[in-house]
Amino acid sequence: MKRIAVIFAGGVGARMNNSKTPKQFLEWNGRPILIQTLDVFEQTDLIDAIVLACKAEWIDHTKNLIKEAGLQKVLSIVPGGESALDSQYNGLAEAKCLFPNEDVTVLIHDGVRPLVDKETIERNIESVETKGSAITVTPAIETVMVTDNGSINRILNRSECLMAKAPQSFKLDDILSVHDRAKVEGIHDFIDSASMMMHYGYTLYPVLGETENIKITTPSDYYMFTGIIKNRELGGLQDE
Ligand SMILES: C[C@](O)(CO)[C@H](O)COP(=O)(O)O
Repeated sequence: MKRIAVIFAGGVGARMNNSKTPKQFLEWNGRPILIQTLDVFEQTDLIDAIVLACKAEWIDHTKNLIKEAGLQKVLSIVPGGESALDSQYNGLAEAKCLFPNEDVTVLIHDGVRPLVDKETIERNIESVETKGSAITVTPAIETVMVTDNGSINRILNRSECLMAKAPQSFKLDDILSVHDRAKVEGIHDFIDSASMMMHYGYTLYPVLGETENIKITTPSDYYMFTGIIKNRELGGLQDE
């Protein structure tokens, strides 16, 4: 039995005001966001290895960063693909090559979610190994509406709504098999692994995560991230 994290970081930062530096390499306190993300998995005892899917032109730079940070669990870095799902597929296929005959639990995580915590990772592993899947979620704290043709045509019952985060975790053979089916059927527009697994009839089990596990996609996400870290350094909210 192996527990592998597949971290995808193939994006170019188009939503980060097209910053020249892809968002996963933006720094805080001299440490790139991607290294901070990898480090959480590195420090979690239950994780055996990490596979990283990264933009091809950034692989050499990333290897240097990983060496400097002294990370030992990153066994392989593969080129990312056109979409996030393609990058994930490349990472998953590499995990299969590394551990062809093992029963593998795989945790798929965005390189730009550095505030994931060990407990969420452990809850993901437990859920996959007892039920078959784990989708990290937080309760919706704003009203979710559906639009069509410019007007709002549906307002979802907020008490039933969850926000999908990451990790999203499965048995490696299950998630690889749905990628293969989607490729054969020419379906390329799944937003994430959860959508793909649900489409192919798998039951998804939610695992409660922390609201601080934000995805750093836009400049305001980056400001929130630095705000959270500064606040942690100050010891959090203090009573008067
Ligand atoms: C996987 C994910 O983080 C779940 O919230 C999200 O779908 C990734 O979205 P992105 O558009 O690939 O950043």
